[in-house]
Amino acid sequence: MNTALTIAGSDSSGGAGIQADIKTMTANGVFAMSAITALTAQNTTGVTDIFETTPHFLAEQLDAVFTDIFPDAVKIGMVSSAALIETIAERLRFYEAKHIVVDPVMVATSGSKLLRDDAITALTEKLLPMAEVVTPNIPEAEILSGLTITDAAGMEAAAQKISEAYGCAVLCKGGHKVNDADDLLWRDGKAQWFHGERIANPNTHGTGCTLSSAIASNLAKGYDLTASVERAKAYISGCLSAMLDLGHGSGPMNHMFELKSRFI
Ligand SMILES: Nc1ncnc2c1ncn2[C@@H]1O[C@H](COP(=O)(O)OP(=O)(O)O)[C@@H](O)[C@H]1O
Ligand SMILES: Cc1ncc(COP(=O)(O)OP(=O)(O)O)c(N)n1
Repeated sequence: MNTALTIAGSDSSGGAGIQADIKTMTANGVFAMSAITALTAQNTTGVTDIFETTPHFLAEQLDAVFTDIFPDAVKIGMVSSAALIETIAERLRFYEAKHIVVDPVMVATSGSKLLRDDAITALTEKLLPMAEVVTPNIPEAEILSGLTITDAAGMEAAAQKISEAYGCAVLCKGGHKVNDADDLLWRDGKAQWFHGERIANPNTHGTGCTLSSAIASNLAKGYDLTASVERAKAYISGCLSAMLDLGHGSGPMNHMFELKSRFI
């Protein structure tokens, strides 16, 4: 069985973070492992507190995973401090980790900051150059590129700038657009668009975590980056189309949409 590791924060409400990643990897047919960077006290309306793990304990989790079940792909999500980012970069380099997908999580949809301001440089200088693909949403792509994005050409310009600065492919996600949910992959100097019908579901908590984990799962299974993104888009559309409605805010998605007829 193929294996994938998520390095991310825990979301107590189960919609984003480690919990979304493990559901996604499992539903995409890979064995999921985790190294937890922080616990968040979080629900569909917001994050009330964050308790970071220590760099030492994060390194211990990574050592435990890599020395036993070597992951076929790694997804990195919420990592709030520069010290934790440096630990991840050092350990992944030491183990020569493959197929690294970086979701540069900065702010939750609910508005809570998940990355300290002084950690952005560590993220760009240590993690982005190791990534096979980095998956910013539009506000994150604006911060990483220093450009303002108002249309498709703006997504391409920002993705190109990030890709050239850090030497990685960039998937600029279109979830924050109004008319469609098209995502743009910039790789090797070329743009490739992935069309997504906009689904009228206000419950989008964890979409970014889910997409990046689905991409990592497909890379772990041996698909190339284009096929991995295509399959991940189909997966997220299925999760959103299942129209789960839980909680008082922007709720989580249904990862069990394909299993329903068999087990539920
Ligand atoms: N309403 C929607 N309908 C269809 N796809 C969506 C919708 N909202 C987000 N997506 C898709 O979910 C993925 C995550 O995008 P986005 O929401 O921008 O990320 P983030 O959660 O990091 O802000 C992208 O593939 C995006 O196109
Ligand atoms: C623990 C944790 N990690 C990441 C996020 C952000 O999730 P994401 O899918 O990028 O976006 P939203 O769920 O905020 O739309 C989080 N909230 N918690």
